[in-house]
Amino acid sequence: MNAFEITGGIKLKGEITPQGAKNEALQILSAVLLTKEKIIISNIPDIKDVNKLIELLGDLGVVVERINKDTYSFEARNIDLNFFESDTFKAKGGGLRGSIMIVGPLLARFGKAAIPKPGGDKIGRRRLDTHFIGFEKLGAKFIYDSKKAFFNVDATNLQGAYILLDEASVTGTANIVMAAVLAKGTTTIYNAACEPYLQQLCKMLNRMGAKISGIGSNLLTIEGVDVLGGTEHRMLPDMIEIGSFIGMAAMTESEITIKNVCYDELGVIPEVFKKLGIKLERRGDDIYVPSQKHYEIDTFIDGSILTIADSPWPGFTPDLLSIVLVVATQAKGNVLIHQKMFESRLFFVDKLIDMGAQIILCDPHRATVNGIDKKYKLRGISMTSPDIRAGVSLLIAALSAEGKSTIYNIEQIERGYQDIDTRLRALGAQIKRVNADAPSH
Ligand SMILES: CC(=O)N[C@H]1[C@@H](OP(=O)(O)OP(=O)(O)OC[C@H]2O[C@@H](n3ccc(=O)[nH]c3=O)[C@H](O)[C@@H]2O)O[C@H](CO)[C@@H](O)[C@@H]1O
Ligand SMILES: C=C(OP(=O)(O)O)C(=O)O
Repeated sequence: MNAFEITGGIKLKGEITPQGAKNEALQILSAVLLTKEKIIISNIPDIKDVNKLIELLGDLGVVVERINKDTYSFEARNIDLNFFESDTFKAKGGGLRGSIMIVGPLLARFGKAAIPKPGGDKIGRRRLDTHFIGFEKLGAKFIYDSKKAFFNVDATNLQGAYILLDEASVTGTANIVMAAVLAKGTTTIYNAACEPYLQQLCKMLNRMGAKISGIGSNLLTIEGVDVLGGTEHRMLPDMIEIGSFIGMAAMTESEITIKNVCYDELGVIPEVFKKLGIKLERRGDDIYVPSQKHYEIDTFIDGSILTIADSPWPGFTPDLLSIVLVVATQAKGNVLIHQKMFESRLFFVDKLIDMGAQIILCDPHRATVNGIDKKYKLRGISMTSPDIRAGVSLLIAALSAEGKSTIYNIEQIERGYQDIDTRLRALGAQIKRVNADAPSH
């Protein structure tokens, strides 16, 4: 296992370019199964989760060619449906959350699909009801084998339907959209998620010949078509990486320019960081964060303590709340962080408290941060990364802390952040990759 050794307290400086969006990539890659024609995808991040899905597509029979560092072509001409029965599929399919999104396209094109219970972060319950209820509404039948933790889904004739989702699930909406594009008749999905990942997916599907309207809203109308063709697609920059870099700049008092961010696609993200008192400027399509000694958290207009909570798009993404929390520890003022979606994503605050941060974990969903206005620096410690975003938050804390920190289990971080140590070193960070297992307590 690998770990990062970080010597903190160093100001960073320079430019950093975000990778392509991880969560978009997982949807877009799944969609290549919808056609036998060639699809060329660029700005694909070179990260563990994405590479696992590309490998899985290859195992299913998709012809995958790497055109250059971040561009691949995919041709799903012949798909081996027997692969579902193999042990390799059971092992690999369960390795990441995104693999669940191969079900929709396989159902649409071949009338059957299977998937082991998917992986991803252990950040609370991660149910799949929305996906399967949606497939059922389109006429599919699913069987869950709880002993093998394996789902089988069959559909001889998908038929468009009105579907009111029980929650605006991101991967659930993507999966149902991909099943509906080749169904007979019209599907209406209400309470659809509409994150930029989904907007990108729907736009790509339309370029392939699908008929989806309502893109960007929570009401999608999909007129089924008989066949989809090839296209080209470029992934947006990863908005979670962009938010992470804004937070990192503020915590380390660094002057950083984040390049080519597609600012107009960032929704409320820049505003939320501004509410923490962080100065940032839009310069063309870059974000410039000046070096700031102090930043002060806003209150609400009536003077009451600010709350930052997650909600489905266009609300604030839950994937940035851990970052907001860590950044608040060094701000002046107080903020309540309310993680509404996941019940186990805030437990990592115990490590920040060990580093000297003032945080009260009110319950599994809420933490109050008492920002110390840099009266003292956090102190470096050894810690284990519990999930991808907590991992990056701890990395940011370590970069700002006095002394040395070691972060174990960095595979979690590398699931979603490409060459993070190399890119941070280019900004002047002292971060070293070492081979070390987390100590057992
Ligand atoms: C691979 C991928 O794309 N993963 C993202 C995707 O996961 P994923 O698609 O798995 O997450 P879902 O959108 O299904 O739901 C996430 C959690 O939020 C809860 N929930 C969801 C909608 C809602 O209106 N109310 C509510 O409470 C769900 O019960 C669940 O516990 O979306 C999540 C929510 O943005 C992100 O954290 C993940 O990074
Ligand atoms: C929770 C996340 O990913 P996944 O859904 O793949 O676990 C995330 O990207 O923050």
